[in-house]
Amino acid sequence: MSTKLRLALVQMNIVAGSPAANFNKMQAKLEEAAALQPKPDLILLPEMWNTGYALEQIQNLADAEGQRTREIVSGFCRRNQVRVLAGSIAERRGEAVTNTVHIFDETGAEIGEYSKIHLFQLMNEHLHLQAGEAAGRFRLGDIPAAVMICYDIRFPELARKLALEGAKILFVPAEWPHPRLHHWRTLLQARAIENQMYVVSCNTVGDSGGTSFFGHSMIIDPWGEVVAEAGEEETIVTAEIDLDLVDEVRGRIPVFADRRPTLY
Ligand SMILES: O=C(O)CCC(=O)C(=O)O
Repeated sequence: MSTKLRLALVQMNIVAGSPAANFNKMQAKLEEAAALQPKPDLILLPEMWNTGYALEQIQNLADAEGQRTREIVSGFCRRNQVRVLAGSIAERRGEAVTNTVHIFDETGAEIGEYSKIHLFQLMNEHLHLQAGEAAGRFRLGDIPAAVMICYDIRFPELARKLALEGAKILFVPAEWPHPRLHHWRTLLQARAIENQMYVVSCNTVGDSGGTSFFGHSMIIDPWGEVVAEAGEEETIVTAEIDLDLVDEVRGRIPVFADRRPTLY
């Protein structure tokens, strides 16, 4: 399998509390991304794209067992022969609501799932959502990959664990607001540099309930270079990356081999 991967990040505005509008937009954006030339191998969506942060009504708005998302995105992948990491959705599971990513391959098969394990108290997630209980590992063919959601990137030990287990690329769907743009950019670059892996993030844009989401979806290579970065408008960010660079950088500065885990 080729070690090259052409990515398309759908940086979109989300209407908080309107799953119908957001599903329509998401489908239109997926079609737009799949029609790009050259065609992407993988499309990434942002965090909580189905509901936004309408947490007070989340029980009613969340996608029951993720069924609607699964049906629509899986069918899209099969028809277009493209992989989609379906950002995250508010998903109802019995009485609970989780913040969950579903990942589909080009046949439409689901190849991974992850529910956000660190809930963000500043935006009251802990009052309305149930945290996941497992890290987000999956494979893109031969390539070991991982996913973390938004606030998760403040926990370097999670990214390090996933890297030690082999992940070469870390996907980060997010809904990260102003005024913490410098945290966003610095943390994403730090996770890429310290773990010598690609970090591919997709944020939302627009204003909702007094909060302003700044976009700046980014693709960062394992040397910490920014391969692509969006501004603050709706857009689809594209770039081709080469996963061989991960092994090259890991060979150049062998930080994994130089670790002294018995001392810390
Ligand atoms: O950590 C932050 O500053 C933002 C996190 C966040 O917005 C989220 O996890 O939804």
